[in-house]
Amino acid sequence: MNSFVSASAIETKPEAAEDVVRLLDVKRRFGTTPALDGISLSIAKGEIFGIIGRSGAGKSTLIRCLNGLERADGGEIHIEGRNITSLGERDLQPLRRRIGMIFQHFNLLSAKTVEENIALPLKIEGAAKTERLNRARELLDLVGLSDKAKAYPASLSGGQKQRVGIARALAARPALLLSDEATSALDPETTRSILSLLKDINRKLGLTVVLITHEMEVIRTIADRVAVIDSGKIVEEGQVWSVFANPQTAITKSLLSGIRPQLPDHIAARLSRTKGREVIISVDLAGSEAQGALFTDLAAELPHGFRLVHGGIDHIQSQPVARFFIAVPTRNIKLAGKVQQFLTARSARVEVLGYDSDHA
Ligand SMILES: Nc1ncnc2c1ncn2[C@@H]1O[C@H](COP(=O)(O)OP(=O)(O)OP(=O)(O)O)[C@@H](O)[C@H]1O
Repeated sequence: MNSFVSASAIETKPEAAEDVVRLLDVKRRFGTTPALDGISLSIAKGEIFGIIGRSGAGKSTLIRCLNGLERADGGEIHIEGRNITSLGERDLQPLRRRIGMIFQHFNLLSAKTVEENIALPLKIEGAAKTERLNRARELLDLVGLSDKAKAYPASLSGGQKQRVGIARALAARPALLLSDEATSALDPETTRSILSLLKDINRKLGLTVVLITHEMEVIRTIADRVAVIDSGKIVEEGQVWSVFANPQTAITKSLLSGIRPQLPDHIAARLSRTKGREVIISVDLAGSEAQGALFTDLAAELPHGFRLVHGGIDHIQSQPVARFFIAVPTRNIKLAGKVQQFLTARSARVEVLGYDSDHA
């Protein structure tokens, strides 16, 4: 298939006064499996950084290396400027207190009340009872569960349990919050409310968040930047809107397929690679290019030039990200070329997907 591509999305890393996490060529092997195969990345203070990949990509190994539960075989892991790869177990302890963690299955202690669960990290630190309880109340207020202090986890919904998990993770005032598939066991509405709470906490406390997930919707909803990992390597990294607008790898496209407009299956199934009455073209554009009256201008210039087949405009990190499918008649041999020229001149990425004869 022909491809007429003009890249438009500009990669800019948000200004990072200070990197909370920095990984340099991190490797971890299990037998012959390279779970992490040379991971390098930096995460700035206050960022929400998403790590996405399919099952077995290396996400859990990466997050376990970040909190020192797993040892890297090679490379360096710096947390708040400190290289943790060379630290012994005793020196790792204070560092682990700088890192809070939330889990898919919440990991709450069923025999303890909500406030005891939340205060547990402080108890381990040796904080006095009054201080522990005051902090637990403050956190219950932050996560919207002030009335559940004396309840036991079994009486809570999944969303409420995760709120307790978040409060517990924040008890020791960490610099970094690691989220390991924290919304994967929740329904879509509860997921939205938990993600919104995480975003709120990130804004209020300036907390750096690293979340691993296999769901692009989670990344879309709250992350600032994303790294896609596959077979232990970062295959793509960038600002979320930019990666959504212009995915570079097959794995990223596949992870995005559920939430990015796709050519409807019944049309895709009947496309011919060589000939047909119409040529079907995908049009991708983002940022300022997606704000203009592209299709109105195209229709004004080439009144019978195209037919809109499918697509829409999303807004990610306040940036418009548009993806459309259009059909251009092939009877006028020059028309398809003109349409493509018009679109690429306006920084749209255009790809010919095939030819269709069946549209009435
Ligand atoms: N303790 C271990 N022993 C042997 N192999 C392991 C171990 N932990 C992970 N692996 C292997 O390392 C690779 C990466 O696993 P990892 O659990 O990090 O992936 P993941 O992206 O978190 O997957 P999932 O989403 O299914 O949890 C996989 O091939 C896995 O089988």
